[in-house]
Amino acid sequence: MKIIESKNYLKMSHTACQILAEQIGQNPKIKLGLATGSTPIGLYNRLIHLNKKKEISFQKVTTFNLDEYVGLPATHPNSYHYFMRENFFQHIDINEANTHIPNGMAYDLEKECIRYQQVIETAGGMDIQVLGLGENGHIGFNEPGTSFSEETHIISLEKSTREANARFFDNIDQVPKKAITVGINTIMQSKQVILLISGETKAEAYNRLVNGGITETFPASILQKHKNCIVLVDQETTFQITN
Ligand SMILES: O=P(O)(O)OC[C@H]1O[C@](O)(CO)[C@@H](O)[C@@H]1O
Repeated sequence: MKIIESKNYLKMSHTACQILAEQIGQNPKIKLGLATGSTPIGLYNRLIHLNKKKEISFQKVTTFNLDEYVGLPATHPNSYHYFMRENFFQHIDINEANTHIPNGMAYDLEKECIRYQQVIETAGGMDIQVLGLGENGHIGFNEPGTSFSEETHIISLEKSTREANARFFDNIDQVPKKAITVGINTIMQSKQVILLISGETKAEAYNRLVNGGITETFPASILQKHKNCIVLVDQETTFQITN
């Protein structure tokens, strides 16, 4: 893993944007794996800015989101379909048909996982996978204990994850208990991984990522084995460790 430490969240987002913009410039048909959560919003804002200035185009780009809650329709403000539309897709020149997100409303969820995995594989996998980091070490919604060999699958969300995400809902009871997530094996096959980590609440997870062993009880630890993984972290996170 290559670690790039930025002074603050804005600078970290800027660095992430530079990496992506350069790669999109080199490969207009790039396949991007995208994440939700608070952390990548700054990156999306920067990319929107460059797209509006016509410095980059998403017309030929294909995207695959990591995850979606089970039981939330695309119109639900807390669904990841809604998140992506609001925070990114509706502001850029991407072809909607080229954006992919698992369908958490599918009647047969197992079949939906197989379908989604096939769409990713038919496209040849991700060129770059953007990731956030859960406080418990999850990447996508791969919770601690998820096998490293998993592909797209249904996951039961941990209480701590539901508690952390309850901030977006009226109360914790409204946070879905299950989600569909791209698996760790698929994430690891991405040619490049960009892991974004910001804020003091991620300090312990960051410490474990960098200094701990590789274990399924801390899913992000597998990234230590990825051949091209860049960790972008801000000093709000690292400050907690070095001081
Ligand atoms: O960026 P945040 O909001 O801290 O979330 C971190 C991770 O947690 C999730 O939001 C899921 O809980 C992921 O989508 C994200 O990568």
